[in-house]
Amino acid sequence: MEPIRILFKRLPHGADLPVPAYATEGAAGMDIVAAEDLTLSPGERAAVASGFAIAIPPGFEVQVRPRSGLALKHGITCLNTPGTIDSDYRGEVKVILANLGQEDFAVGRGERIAQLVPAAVQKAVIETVAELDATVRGAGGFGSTGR
Ligand SMILES: O=c1ccn([C@H]2C[C@H](O)[C@@H](COP(=O)(O)OP(=O)(O)OP(=O)(O)O)O2)c(=O)[nH]1
Ligand SMILES: [Mg+2]
Repeated sequence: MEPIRILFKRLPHGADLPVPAYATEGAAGMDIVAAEDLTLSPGERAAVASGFAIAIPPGFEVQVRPRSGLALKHGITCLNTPGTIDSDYRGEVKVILANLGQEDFAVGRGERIAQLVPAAVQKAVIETVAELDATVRGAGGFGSTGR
């Protein structure tokens, strides 16, 4: 599949930071770094500045996903994962980090905190009906088929 073109604008406080980049040739996500220093206490969350804004082509979104190493070693995740960057958003990309660990976690400016994964957006139209068709599952869910 051809790569899509994402327009990237540095913001003044991110002027010296690296452009989002794939760490390896086969990486799915482009790593992004924090544009600020901060410390998250256990249970705390914050919208962390990235220092850039982007314009995504119509028909696509960009997902903001956690890094597994931070999650496993420190309990640091993106609270809203996968975060959604809309194609019409022109503000600063922020990473909503949460500390689910048991110790303070210091984020250093320039440290990789999340990854961006572009994805195609399937639009839908809503059609209102009086009744939905019957299925074997019916209204069963939330573990109805067993553990
Ligand atoms: O992790 C994220 C999630 C969202 N956003 C920005 C880009 C996105 O286009 C916008 C809105 O996100 P979303 O639709 O998830 O939030 P909302 O609470 O529905 O806000 P809004 O009413 O602005 O749509 O916020 C980020 O920078 N980082
Ligand atoms: Mg929204």
